[in-house]
Amino acid sequence: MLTELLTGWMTHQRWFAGKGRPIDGLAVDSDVELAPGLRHLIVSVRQNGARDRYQILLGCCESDLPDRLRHAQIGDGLYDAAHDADLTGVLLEAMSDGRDIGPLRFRHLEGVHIDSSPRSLVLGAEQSNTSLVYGETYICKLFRRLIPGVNPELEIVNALALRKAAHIAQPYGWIETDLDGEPTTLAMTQEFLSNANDGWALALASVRDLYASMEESASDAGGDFSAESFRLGTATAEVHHEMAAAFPTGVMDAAEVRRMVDDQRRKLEQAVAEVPELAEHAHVAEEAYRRVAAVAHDVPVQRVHGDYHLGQVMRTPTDWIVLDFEGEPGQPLAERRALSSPLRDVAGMLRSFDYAARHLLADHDAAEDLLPRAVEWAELNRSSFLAGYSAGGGRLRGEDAVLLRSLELAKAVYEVVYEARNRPSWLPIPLAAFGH
Ligand SMILES: Nc1ncnc2c1ncn2[C@@H]1O[C@H](COP(=O)(O)OP(=O)(O)O)[C@@H](O)[C@H]1O
Ligand SMILES: O=P(O)(O)O[C@H]1O[C@H](CO)[C@@H](O[C@H]2O[C@H](CO)[C@@H](O)[C@H](O)[C@H]2O)[C@H](O)[C@H]1O
Repeated sequence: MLTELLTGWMTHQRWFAGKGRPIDGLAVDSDVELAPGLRHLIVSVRQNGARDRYQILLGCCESDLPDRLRHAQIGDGLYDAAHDADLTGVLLEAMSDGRDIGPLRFRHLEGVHIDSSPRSLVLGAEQSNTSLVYGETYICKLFRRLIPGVNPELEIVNALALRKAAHIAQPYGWIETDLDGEPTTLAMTQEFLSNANDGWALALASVRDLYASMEESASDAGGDFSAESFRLGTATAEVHHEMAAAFPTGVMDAAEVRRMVDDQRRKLEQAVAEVPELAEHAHVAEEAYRRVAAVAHDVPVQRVHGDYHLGQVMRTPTDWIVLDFEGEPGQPLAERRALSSPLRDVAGMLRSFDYAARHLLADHDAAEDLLPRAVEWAELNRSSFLAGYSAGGGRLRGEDAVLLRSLELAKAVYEVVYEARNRPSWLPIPLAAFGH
């Protein structure tokens, strides 16, 4: 039976959020034929009284599954059609035509043309979503776990594209349906940056060079990244400026700042309860939060990226491009769309430089000797990023230092929980943030 096959298969997928918890029930809420042999399913999974919805492209094959699709098999004659380039072209065609297929709406951005001829491949790094790369032209991200509402990434990238903003990948189209009466994004298609490297890989290459070199300082070594960090800072300020122009902005007054601090304290308490290793460092965050509350003043707020780190930016031959404006995965949509200080993103990227510097030390024989270099690399790039941010018009005043420090520690608290859940051997990286 289909529901049984899906239960067995879904629980083993990278994007299935409810791993490790028993499934109380699974139901197919919507089943739409997109083309012969291709069905679009929305499936509800009940676990511990909660319900999560996922989307699946179901391939149906009457004969034996060809070898090229065997890894995507769900059951006899059924498979994950995201992996079948013979079928996925229909997604681009339908977006290009602006079709409605049953309750699914395929749309494209006004004035853009979508070429539906390139064939797709699933991007290797499948995580919480599944991305299909069409030729060297488009990337279509299928949001696997569905949260009712317009996805913030689609909302922000479309708004910035309308303003012809720099530093984003051109959006082309999207798929939506109604869930709980709300238009809900199922997928979005953007320009694929075929000739670009992600910031994390570039930063790590620089750190590796530094560790391998006999040079004395980060700025003398072959892998100096600080000019890139500066440009990234400038690009970040420009993206913030565009987001402030495209969406409402506001001011958080002192009372709201104190409420934000209360929320940070709550998250810190929850994190300590979940990850006992954090307990001995908690006083560092508490002190930083206390200082923010003590000097609380008006803070400008706006839409922000929300989960900003080196893995979310790509360097093309000419530019830094910002991706994935979805906010922190797992947070409620309202929180991810809420206005907040752009310094949250600045803090996120500062943390990321620290991550890049330290993560290669974990298994390194000479970790102790290299630590001062790691710290120096991180400091150099963090300050270059901040200088670039200011040069690009980003607001960074003396009075913001206390807030920035507390936002960095709040991000480190989030990272402690993230690493404990997903990559326990990386836990020492965010824990080190409380020592300086
Ligand atoms: N427009 C794009 N062009 C090229 N590669 C991309 C593009 N968008 C995403 N990627 C690649 O996919 C990876 C994950 O993308 P992301 O949007 O951050 O997905 P996720 O939400 O699953 O983290 C990026 O680090 C990058 O390597
Ligand atoms: O990119 P995602 O939206 O999936 O973000 C989540 O995963 C990130 C890890 O890939 C995580 O980022 C943390 O690790 C990065 C190195 O892998 C590092 O550059 C970041 O600074 C650090 O926060 C992110 O926090 C999480 O939300």
